[in-house]
Amino acid sequence: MPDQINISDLLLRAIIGINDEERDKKQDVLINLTLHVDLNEAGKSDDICDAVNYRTITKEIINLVENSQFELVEKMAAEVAKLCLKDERVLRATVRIEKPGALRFARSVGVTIERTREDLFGV
Ligand SMILES: Nc1nc2c(c(=O)[nH]1)N=C([C@H](O)[C@H](O)COP(=O)(O)OP(=O)(O)OP(=O)(O)O)CN2
Repeated sequence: MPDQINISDLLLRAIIGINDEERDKKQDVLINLTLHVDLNEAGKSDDICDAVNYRTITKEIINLVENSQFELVEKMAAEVAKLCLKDERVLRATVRIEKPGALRFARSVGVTIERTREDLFGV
C-alpha cells in the first residue's frame, strides 16, 4: 500500500529521559509520522467521513505526549504508534521521535520504529 498520510515536525514538550535533570522539566520532542492508509475512497468522495482525520490523530498525540513522563524515547514511540493504529484504517505506522539537543555534541538524537496492526493487535 503506497498511500501515506505524513505529519512532519510536530514539536511538543514532555518529561522524557533517564537523567535527574530531565525528570524535572519538560524538553522539546520532535515527532515525524507516516501513516499507511488507503486514500482511494477519500480521493474519490472528497468526504472527511472516508478519511483518517489527521487533525484528530494529531490532537490525540499532543495530549498523550505532553502529559507523559516516559524514560525512553523507545517507549514514547511505541505508545504513539499504538495510538495511531487504534483507527483500523491505519495499516502501518512509522514513528520517529527525536530529542533535539539532548545528546552532547549531537544536534539531535532519536529512534524510528515501524509497527503494523498485526504487531500490536495480532490482526
Ligand atoms: N536507547 C536509549 N538510550 C538513551 C536514552 C533513550 O531514551 N533511549 N535516553 C538517554 C538520556 O535520557 C538522554 O537522552 C541522553 O543523556 P546522556 O546520555 O546523559 O547524554 P549527554 O550527551 O548529555 O551525556 P554527557 O555525559 O553529558 O556527555 C540516554 N540514552
